[in-house]
Amino acid sequence: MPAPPLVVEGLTKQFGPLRAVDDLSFSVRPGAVTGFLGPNGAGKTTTLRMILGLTSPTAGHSLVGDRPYVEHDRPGRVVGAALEASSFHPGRTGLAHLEVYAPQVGVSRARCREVLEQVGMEHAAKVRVGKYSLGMRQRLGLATALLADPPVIVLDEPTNGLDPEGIVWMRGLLRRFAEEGRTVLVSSHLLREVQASVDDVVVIAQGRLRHASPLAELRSRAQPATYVESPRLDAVAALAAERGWRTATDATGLQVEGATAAEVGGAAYGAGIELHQLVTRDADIEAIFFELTRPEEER
Ligand SMILES: Nc1ncnc2c1ncn2[C@@H]1O[C@H](COP(=O)(O)OP(=O)(O)OP(=O)(O)O)[C@@H](O)[C@H]1O
Repeated sequence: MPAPPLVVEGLTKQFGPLRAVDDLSFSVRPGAVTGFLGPNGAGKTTTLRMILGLTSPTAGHSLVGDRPYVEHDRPGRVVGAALEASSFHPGRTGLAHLEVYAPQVGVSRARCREVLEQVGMEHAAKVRVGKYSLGMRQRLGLATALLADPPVIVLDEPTNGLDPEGIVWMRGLLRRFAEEGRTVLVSSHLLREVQASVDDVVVIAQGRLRHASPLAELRSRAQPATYVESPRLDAVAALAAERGWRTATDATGLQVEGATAAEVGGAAYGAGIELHQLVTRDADIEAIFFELTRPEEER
């Protein structure tokens, strides 16, 4: 059976005078990883809590497939979620934590060991959670989410506390979930950290939707940039200025903004300028993200 999509419609949460989530609508498709992005305090966790029936919305609703999360017969088998890495009983071992949770989602004790292995934590099965690092707690949270092998996976800032190797591992895992056809929603306040693993992006700020699209569409808005090395850097800079491309020099070369490698190479060839390096630089997607999430008053 295909995994159900997640749909959020007009979701709103008012905490006293603060509208933490404001008329938010978006959907998350199966077979892809969706990055749920926004700066600290944007309302991501509150939204995820509403999707999971942990916080009741002031207005609007969210659906997992054809009904709200809480109206599924066994919601924990449909959606696996890891919200806060710190909410484990510190005196319990990792394995004991999973064994307490297992009956709620109807899985065996053997499955607990299996998921611990899947998240690379078999060595810490008998260690008390109080002794776990933040990264280990993240992995245990993920193991909990995966217990019932759910078709929908929701993770709140899953790379927090992971070392670089852990981040690469997490990326691979998210990719695999998507390839298996699951619906995967992952929050982060850093686009940089998730851009290698997400297919779609939903960007919020101040509780409001600012952008939703495939990542590629957001990328295509970024200005191209090209790095050049040449024995005649001054001539390249002059050529760039003629064409209206901005440049920045560093110790070894020149960064040309707003031009592709083909454009810079073509122009240099035309002017008879020898080039030793001509490299496309990653589009500055982070700059677009900052622009999208700037406070309303500053826009
Ligand atoms: N229970 C609550 N009572 C009052 N205000 C709250 C409550 N929970 C969250 N908030 C406020 O709502 C806003 C959104 O918080 P939320 O945790 O959803 O943001 P976030 O995008 O997840 O941020 P972070 O990345 O920092 O976790 C913040 O201003 C926060 O202080």
